[in-house]
Amino acid sequence: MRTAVVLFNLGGPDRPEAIKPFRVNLFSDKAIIRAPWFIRVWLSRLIAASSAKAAYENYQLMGGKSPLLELTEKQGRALEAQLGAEYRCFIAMRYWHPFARETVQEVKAWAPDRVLLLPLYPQFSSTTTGSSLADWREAAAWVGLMAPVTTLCCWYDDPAYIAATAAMVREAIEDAMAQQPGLRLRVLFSAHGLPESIVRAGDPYQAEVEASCEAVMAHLADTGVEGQVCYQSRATPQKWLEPSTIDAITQAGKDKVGVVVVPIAFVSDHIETLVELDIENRHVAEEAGVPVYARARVANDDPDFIRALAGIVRRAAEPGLCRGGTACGAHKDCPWEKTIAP
Ligand SMILES: C=CC1=C(C)c2cc3[nH]c(cc4nc(cc5[nH]c(cc1n2)c(C)c5CCC(=O)O)C(CCC(=O)O)=C4C)c(C)c3C=C
Ligand SMILES: [Fe+2]
Ligand SMILES: [Fe+2]
Repeated sequence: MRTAVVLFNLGGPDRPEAIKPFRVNLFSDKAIIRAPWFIRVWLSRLIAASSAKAAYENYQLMGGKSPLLELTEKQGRALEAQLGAEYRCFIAMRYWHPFARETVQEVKAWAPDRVLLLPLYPQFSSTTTGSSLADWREAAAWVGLMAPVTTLCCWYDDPAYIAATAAMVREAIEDAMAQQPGLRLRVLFSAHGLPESIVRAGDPYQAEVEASCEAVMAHLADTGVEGQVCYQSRATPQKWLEPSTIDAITQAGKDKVGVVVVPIAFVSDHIETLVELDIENRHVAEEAGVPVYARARVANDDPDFIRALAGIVRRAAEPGLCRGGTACGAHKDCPWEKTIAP
């Protein structure tokens, strides 16, 4: 059975001139800025402009573009190799090319027997998975893509994903321990932040992040390290989830513990790992007197992670599992149904 697997991520600018329109697209999304459209149009430009210079400088540190698409393409190729000839992976980004409206045409032309939607966000948020799925649904209706669809709305607790993540964290712990043997270590699970109001409105992201972190920590009990969840990348003036990663690093400095930062909500490198965690927050750690600062690598095309994704795909293709938009058997209380599906 020909199966199209659509991989979703946020997207990123592919050249310096794309930074501004990419960020305007992001801040114009009603799932991100929850205001009536006429306020949102104005606000999106205001917020995008107010942080434009810093964003431009940060993208310059990565050669003026985001590596996210190339890394997602690699993940897609590795996943196809795992799944076999009947499967083909496609990519749909939310705020820059390839947009869902472009990818849906490619999927239709390939004429699959079924379509599986796989957001590359382990934890569900209405701002990421929810927004991408709604965007896809609109694009698919527009071109009349009729093949049956299965949606995999969240896989924050998938045992193979958790084991693959724990192995990457263990590597970073060993690296930190080798730098200063005997040093007390704290694992900082740094998830992308969200405005608190979005969580209060029913977004399950924080609960799913905490569950992922707890499951990873259960694999690391033998190391004796402590764990803490914190939130990075605040991008609007509202109150966001706390503690911030910067506050957690500063506290680690006061406590004289080494830190291992784990970007738990990302499965690919991009500006928020390569610049925010590796450059800006490393500097914060130095200033705060943190004795050792290590960062766990993100999955990218790590073979164990790709095998975990392949397992999720195979199970998702079975009947009775998560089908966003109709019924979900994968989660008793499917967030896709609750927060986004009409
Ligand atoms: C209100 C603003 C934002 C929310 C809410 C948000 C949620 C969110 N984002 C990711 C993952 C990524 N974010 C990326 C970039 C990015 N995100 C925001 C703002 C919000 N994100 C901005 C302004 C940007 C652009 C970067 C910048 O200008 O500083 C990216 C891609 C980065 C790249 O390489 O280009 C990812 C991936 C998650 C997981 C999440 C909530 C759960
Ligand atoms: Fe973001
Ligand atoms: Fe579900």
